[in-house]
Amino acid sequence: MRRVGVIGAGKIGGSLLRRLAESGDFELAVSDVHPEQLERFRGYERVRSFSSNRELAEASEIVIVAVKPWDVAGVLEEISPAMGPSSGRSVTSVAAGVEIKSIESRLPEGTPVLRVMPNVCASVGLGAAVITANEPGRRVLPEVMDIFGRVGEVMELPERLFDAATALHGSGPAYVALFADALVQAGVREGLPREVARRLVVGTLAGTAVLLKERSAHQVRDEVMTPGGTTAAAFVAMEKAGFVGAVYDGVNAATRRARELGG
Ligand SMILES: NC(=O)C1=CN([C@@H]2O[C@H](COP(=O)(O)OP(=O)(O)OC[C@H]3O[C@@H](n4cnc5c(N)ncnc54)[C@H](OP(=O)(O)O)[C@@H]3O)[C@@H](O)[C@H]2O)C=CC1
Ligand SMILES: O=C(O)[C@@H]1CCC=N1
Repeated sequence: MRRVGVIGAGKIGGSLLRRLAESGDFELAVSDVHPEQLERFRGYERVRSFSSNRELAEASEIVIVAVKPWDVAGVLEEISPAMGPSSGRSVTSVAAGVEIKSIESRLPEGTPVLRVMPNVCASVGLGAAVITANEPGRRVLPEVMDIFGRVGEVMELPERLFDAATALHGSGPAYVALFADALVQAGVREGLPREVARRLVVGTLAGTAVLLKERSAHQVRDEVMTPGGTTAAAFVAMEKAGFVGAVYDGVNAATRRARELGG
């Protein structure tokens, strides 16, 4: 049974751990600076809690670093003595912006290093993730893909595109939530009771996501838009207000921020 350790039991690390624990296929370890985060895993069989990241690394083969980007360097410093090509251990980071070369520079030469960009939809098993690895890391790539595959779809992507992917799907659920909230508010403004508006919007988003798996966005748009009807009227107003341009600008700002986080 593979030994997987997760450093940082927050939104991403915690979601991943829960799913892996439920599968029963792994020996798991978790560490966090907040004891209350570890407390949430007390009832799980095969999840050991550690207050020391170094000890967690020593007890694991696949170490997943799920702390904020600016905390990654400190964590790597702590676990570095347990790493190196002969240790049989690898390090996978999910941090936005932090490049493989920066991770490598803080670990013994030859350590397998992987980078994954997941999203919060992993918490409901519907995540989308991209993955890349340094040369030694390619050996463990299939296993790490299997781990993140337990919480959604995983695709290999060259590292130079990671900041764009981070901006698109890492942050993506928050953009969709922003749109959903605006839709609910707009429905309330037109006189719908809030709860009715909320349920209609959630149903619309869930149904549209299924439709988009089967056909292109343009096809869905054309099926909905009756010539001379309500949808066309909405599109004219939304376009005039710069809706599509705002989406381009938002994703571009997020991409630039990911680059900044990488230093
Ligand atoms: N949230 C998201 O949707 C996504 C996040 N990411 C990336 O995943 C990483 C984690 O994000 P997220 O889960 O949101 O963050 P969280 O803050 O929810 O979780 C990180 C946890 O790790 C703790 N922590 C901080 N320093 C250490 C340390 N030295 N050792 C052990 N634990 C520590 C944090 O404590 P404290 O709160 O005090 O910092 C926190 O409890 C980030 O780098 C982010 O860029 C990637 C894709 C999507
Ligand atoms: O907002 C952030 O920085 C993180 C990375 C992608 C999603 N959340």
